[in-house]
Amino acid sequence: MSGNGSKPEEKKIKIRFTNFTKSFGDLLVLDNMNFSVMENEFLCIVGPTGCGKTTLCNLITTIYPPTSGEIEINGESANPRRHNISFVFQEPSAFPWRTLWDNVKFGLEIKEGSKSKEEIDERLSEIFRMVKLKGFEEYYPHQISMGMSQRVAIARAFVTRPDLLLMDEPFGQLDIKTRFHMMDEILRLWREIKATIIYVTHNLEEAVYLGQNILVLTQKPTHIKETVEVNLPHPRDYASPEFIDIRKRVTELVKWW
Ligand SMILES: Nc1ncnc2c1ncn2[C@@H]1O[C@H](COP(=O)(O)OP(=O)(O)OP(=O)(O)O)[C@@H](O)[C@H]1O
Repeated sequence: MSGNGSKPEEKKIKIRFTNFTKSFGDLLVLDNMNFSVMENEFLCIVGPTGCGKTTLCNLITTIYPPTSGEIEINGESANPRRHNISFVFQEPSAFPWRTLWDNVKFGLEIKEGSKSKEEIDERLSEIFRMVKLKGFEEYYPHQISMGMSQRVAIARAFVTRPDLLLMDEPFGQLDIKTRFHMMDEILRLWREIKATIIYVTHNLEEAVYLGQNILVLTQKPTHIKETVEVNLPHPRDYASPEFIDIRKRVTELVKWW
């Protein structure tokens, strides 16, 4: 509660799944799921291989239609033309024939073609600074490391200032040190841009380090086993007793997949 008696800011639902089911032919993948993600929430999703985590992301972007049920974003049916959604995939993908600058510019021009050259250049300079790629603008994708490639993917995702960001195991290919560094970067960008993030990972430590909530999924036909709240401030100390305690709880849940 603030000092002048005004109400604390109320959080709104960003995305809501209602009685949501997805099958591919006879294969029932997501089985009647119901959950909501709040505005500006950082939600991590963990679940066994093949339970439908990537499918869930593809359903949000409407790449796949649901078999039944509904996904709403800001209270209306999910629609990538209306809702500013960005996606970071497992494999960093960049156009090899474009410089890093032109790679990041590409998405911005598609989404915000009405902006002037000055505005686009300003936005690009800002994101290159934020992901610490300043000085590498004229490099080509084959000239940079895997960690830097993932930074380019993150720059492309954040440059449009998405209000919903889907990240599907974005750091699976990175070594542990780069991974922790990138997680801190994501947390910083998340705070600056105030996006809602859905982050899929197999790494439980990563989920506890990042998420405000962790959605633990079951084997197929998939439903939600439990939502674990991680009520610890960022930056988190992964050696603290509280952190270890939560990681143990999530490990217990996934042991019985
Ligand atoms: N287009 C498709 N057609 C048919 N089956 C599909 C299709 N896409 C996904 N599946 C099936 O749906 C299930 C869920 O796949 P999905 O890739 O979403 O799982 P996941 O949880 O992301 O897996 P992983 O953890 O290995 O990345 C799998 O059995 C997969 O074979």
